[in-house]
Formats: sequence, C-alpha cells, structure tokens
Amino acid sequence: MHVVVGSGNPVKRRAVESVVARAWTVEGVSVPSDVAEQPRGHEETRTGAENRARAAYATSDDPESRLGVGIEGGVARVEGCSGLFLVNWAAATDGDRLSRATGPSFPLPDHVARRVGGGEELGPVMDDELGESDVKKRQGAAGVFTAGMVDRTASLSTGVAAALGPFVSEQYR
Ligand SMILES: O=P(O)(O)OP(=O)(O)OP(=O)(O)OC[C@H]1O[C@@H](n2cnc3c(O)ncnc32)[C@H](O)[C@@H]1O
Ligand SMILES: [Mg+2]
Repeated sequence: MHVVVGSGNPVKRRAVESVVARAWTVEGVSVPSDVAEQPRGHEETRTGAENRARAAYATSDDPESRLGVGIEGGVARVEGCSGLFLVNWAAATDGDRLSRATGPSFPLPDHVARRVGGGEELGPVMDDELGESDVKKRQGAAGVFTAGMVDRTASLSTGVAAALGPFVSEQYR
C-alpha cells in the first residue's frame, strides 16, 4: 500500500509513518485544504482533513493500491467546557470510501486562547509566545502544553490510525 499524505509538514507525514505497517510507503504532498489557514470549529477542521485526503489521493493516477490521508488542526469550543481547545481531524480515502476520525483535544492556556480567539493563527502565536520558530513542525502545541509527554506527531497519530481503521480492520467489511 502507498499512502499519500496531503501536507508538506513532515510532522504529518511522520504521524502516518508511525502507525502504518513498515511495508507501506508514505509520501507527503502539499495540497490545498480549501478551508481557512486556521480552521475554527469541528466542521471546518473536518472539512479541511477531507479535502486534503481527496486532493492527496488525486495527486497520483498510479494504479498501485493507494490511500489519500488528510490531517487538519483547528481550534474549537467544547459544549459544557470553558475556553478553547486545539483539535485535529484525520480523513482517509481509497478513492471510493472516505473515513474520518479525531485525535485528542488539548485545552489552550487562556493567554493563547485569547489571541487565537481574537483572530490570530495558532502556529505564529506559539512561535511568538515561545520565542522559537516552526514549533508546528517540531514538538507542536501538544508537546509544549504537555511538557513533552506527547508531541505533535504522537498526538496526530491516533486520529490517523482511527481514520485508517475502515481500510485495515475486517470489522468494517
Ligand atoms: O502545512 P500544513 O499541512 O498546512 O500544516 P500546519 O502545520 O499548518 O497544520 P494545519 O494547517 O493542520 O493547522 C492549522 C493551524 O493550526 C496551527 N497548528 C495546529 N496544530 C499546531 C501545533 O501543534 N503547534 C502549532 N501550531 C499548530 C497551524 O499553525 C495552522 O495555523
Ligand atoms: Mg496549515
């Protein structure tokens, strides 16, 4: 199986590599998400993942058996909880079926939530708050907000595995 991941961010490619069997090949390809750079709410975030999965699948007409995978990060409110959460959705398609799933949600600290809630993008806000660059391509907000217990690759991998489930588990047949 060959998996095309719809992103140029190596963190997302690695999240897929970390869960697929080693016999599978994985490549990352930049594709449009067709949603805002900073998706807001579950629906927009999920749509970004779906668009990336379909676009990734379509980048190749290789007859080899392949899957397209899309991963999208977003911020969302959770009913009954105050504050803003970092969420992620993953989608996978074989050109026919499309599955989707979420990874973990992380509560954003108030000072970050205020800025992102006010319209800024989480990536640049994280860089600014930490005085670092490209946090989103390294430990990610997940790594920062868990003091390294879970980095962004690990946090995205569970949603990817859940979205791949229908293509690998016989229970969905
Ligand atoms: O190249 P792409 O695939 O777009 O990868 P990305 O890192 O920009 O990831 P997303 O577009 O899925 O994320 C949407 C926004 O949320 C930000 N974001 C998401 N997860 C993050 C994390 O763990 N750390 C820092 N920023 C994050 C990111 O900077 C974007 O502005
Ligand atoms: Mg992006």
